[in-house]
Amino acid sequence: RRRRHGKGGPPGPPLALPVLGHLHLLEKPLHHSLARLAARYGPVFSLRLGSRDAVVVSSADLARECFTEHDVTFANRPHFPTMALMTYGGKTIGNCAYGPHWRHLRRVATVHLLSARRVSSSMLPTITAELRAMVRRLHRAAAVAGGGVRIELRQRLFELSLSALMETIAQTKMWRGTAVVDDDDAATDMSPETQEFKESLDLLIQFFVAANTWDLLPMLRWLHVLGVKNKIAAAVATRDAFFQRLIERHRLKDDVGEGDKMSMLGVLLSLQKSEPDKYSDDIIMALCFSMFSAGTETTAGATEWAMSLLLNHPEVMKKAQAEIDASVGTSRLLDADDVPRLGYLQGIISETLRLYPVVPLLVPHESTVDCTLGGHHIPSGTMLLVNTYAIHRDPTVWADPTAFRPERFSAADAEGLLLMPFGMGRRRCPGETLALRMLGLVLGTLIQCFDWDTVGGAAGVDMAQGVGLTLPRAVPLEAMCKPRQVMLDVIRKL
Ligand code: HEM
Repeated sequence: RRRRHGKGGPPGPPLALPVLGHLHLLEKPLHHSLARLAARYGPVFSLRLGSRDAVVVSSADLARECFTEHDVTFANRPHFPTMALMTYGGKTIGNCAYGPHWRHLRRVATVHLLSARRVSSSMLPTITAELRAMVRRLHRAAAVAGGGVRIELRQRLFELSLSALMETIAQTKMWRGTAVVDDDDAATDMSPETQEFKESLDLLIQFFVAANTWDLLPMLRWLHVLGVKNKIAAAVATRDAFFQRLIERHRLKDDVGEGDKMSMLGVLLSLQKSEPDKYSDDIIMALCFSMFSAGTETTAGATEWAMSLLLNHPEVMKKAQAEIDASVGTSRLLDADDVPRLGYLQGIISETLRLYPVVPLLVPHESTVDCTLGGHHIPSGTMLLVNTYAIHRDPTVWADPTAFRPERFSAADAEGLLLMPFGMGRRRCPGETLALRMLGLVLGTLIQCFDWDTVGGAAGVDMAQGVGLTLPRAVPLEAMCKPRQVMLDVIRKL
């Protein structure tokens, strides 16, 4: 074991190559590789990632230490030049440096956009309308197929998350005079605006994945980015022209609703009226993009993993269905207010996020001053990666850690154990309340309305993990979907 970071630094692998550092030791998915290195070098170890010094934390105790005792020290984010091209110069909430700009955006997000009150009174009704449109569409597809139908869930869940966020941010459907796209022949429930935005988001997500490597290897960045920089600039220009059009349309409209009925853009533009300097159009766009980039793939991915686990554990699916039938009944659809009462459903969500935390290494943090972590010296400017995937599967903490057992959250067993799919401390996810309510609503409704089965019969669902920003499945989830007989009357009336 060689100590990096000078005397007193954490252990780490010895062979750091010029330019690459330890990148040659890493394979994708990165959290697996880092978990293997942790087994060798311990719960805090150091790495040279291309041009950056990093420490990797893989135990609950050290993660707690990072985000309690050293929370301010690690509240910064590393500056990634390629990423900055897509994030308004590193000015979105998730990417920006710790300081006054971050504090301003974070306050706007938590107080004005994502507060528990706004989530309940404004966002959940919008999300419910989108979800019901999806249920109608699944029912129609099943009826055409004569009972049960094969469904590709990943795409549908992504579109649902994107549409739900677009409608809470900009109410594009309401502006067209209807709360939902009510066209049986349309290929999607997304509004034309959401479809347009999806194209530029799909492209940007690809660049985000590639930027991870470019930003660690400055040499590659110059070789590659010179080729794609124009493409990134074009995608960014398309995205911003789209946001600008949404802003202008909101400005022209007299009636953007009041209080909780206002869209996020409506709220931001009314703040702009009273304090134009603090709420420029650029800041509004950075806030909107913060929501879309952080809130879409995450919630869709977590729902996809939950459905995969349920398909492989039909007994858990049945138990969840029984809980919903007993608590909500079969004469109406589950709604957002039912979710807090459904303890078993919430156990399923916690257990899914434990096994498949969709942001497995959190977003990289960076230290601003020297500190001591787990007894090791960490210099300022060190990148911190916290491996929640490894922490959530630590056999010294969790009994039978790879088993899917939602019951562990109904017993006192899980009390005091650190589950941190949303991070911890001041950079913790501000969308947690929205995400959890949305996950409960979507998953609960899919379980209440339909019987689900695997497409491959006894072989079950392949749980292999792929490569991407948010712990994707290696292959998109497909499933057989059949409306439940006892719910048909309710579904037909939607
Ligand atoms: C299952 C769903 C979600 C999961 C698991 C999740 C998880 C996370 C994690 C792990 C972080 C980084 C924390 C850190 O660096 O320490 C984060 C940051 C963030 N999330 Fe989420 N998230 C989810 C959904 C959402 C939603 C729905 C929104 C908003 C619409 C959102 C907005 C954000 C923002 C703005 C940040 C950056 C916070 C900052 O740097 O100050 N997230 N999220």
